[in-house]
Amino acid sequence: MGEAINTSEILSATGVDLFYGAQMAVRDAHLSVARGEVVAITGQSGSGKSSLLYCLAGVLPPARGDVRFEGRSLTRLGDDEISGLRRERFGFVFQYGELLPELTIEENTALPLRLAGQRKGPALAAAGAVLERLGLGELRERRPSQVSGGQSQRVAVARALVHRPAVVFADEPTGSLDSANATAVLEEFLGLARSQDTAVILVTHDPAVAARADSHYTMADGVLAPREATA
Ligand SMILES: Nc1ncnc2c1ncn2[C@@H]1O[C@H](COP(=O)(O)OP(=O)(O)OP(=O)(O)O)[C@@H](O)[C@H]1O
Repeated sequence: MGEAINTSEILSATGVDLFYGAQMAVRDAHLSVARGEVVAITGQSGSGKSSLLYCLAGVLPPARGDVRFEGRSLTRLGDDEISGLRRERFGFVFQYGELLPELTIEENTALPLRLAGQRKGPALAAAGAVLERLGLGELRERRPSQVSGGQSQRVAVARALVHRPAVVFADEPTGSLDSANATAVLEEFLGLARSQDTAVILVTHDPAVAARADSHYTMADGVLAPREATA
């Protein structure tokens, strides 16, 4: 039965080290993520969580070790291939959502589909459907400045999932929200991700958030260690 997780593995890290100059930020990280799995990474500020996420997403190349997506080593891919992967197979959510102020909520949500070459009509229709699903249908025409913090974070979630990515990388995705809002947004986020079999790598400082994941790792001084499964 131990083999089952390997056959469904979507992303892995093996012996990953990352440095900023002489400073080591990630040390010998090992991680295996299955298709559709929600993985939480907790740890103190400065422990290396974001740095690991950047390595896993192919944003920063590791100094040593390997990151594989669907069995392909990211370090062997060219810049165009990595960009393509990030655009089409990965999704991202950050602490403040980071919506583009000049686009409407619907256009912001449709962005990954437009960047992947989809035509405007179908892209906006797909964005509208995801917004509807998250209870945001009425906000379609508004700009980010005209919605609340919780709503803009929900829009960021919609945008991260609209192109049905294989993996979403979420760095403190509810860190800017009060706890009631954070819980609601997180539930919607994980519910939608699970429904489309998207794996989620969730960096958080909140143990209650981590408790909703399928597996939980902690980071301290750049060292990643597994904790007991929480699901
Ligand atoms: N661009 C950078 N240049 C130099 N050092 C950096 C850089 N980014 C991060 N670091 C350092 O690397 C270490 C890990 O930082 P990282 O942001 O990965 O931690 P974190 O666990 O995500 O922290 P937080 O919870 O505060 O976001 C820290 O010591 C940090 O100061």
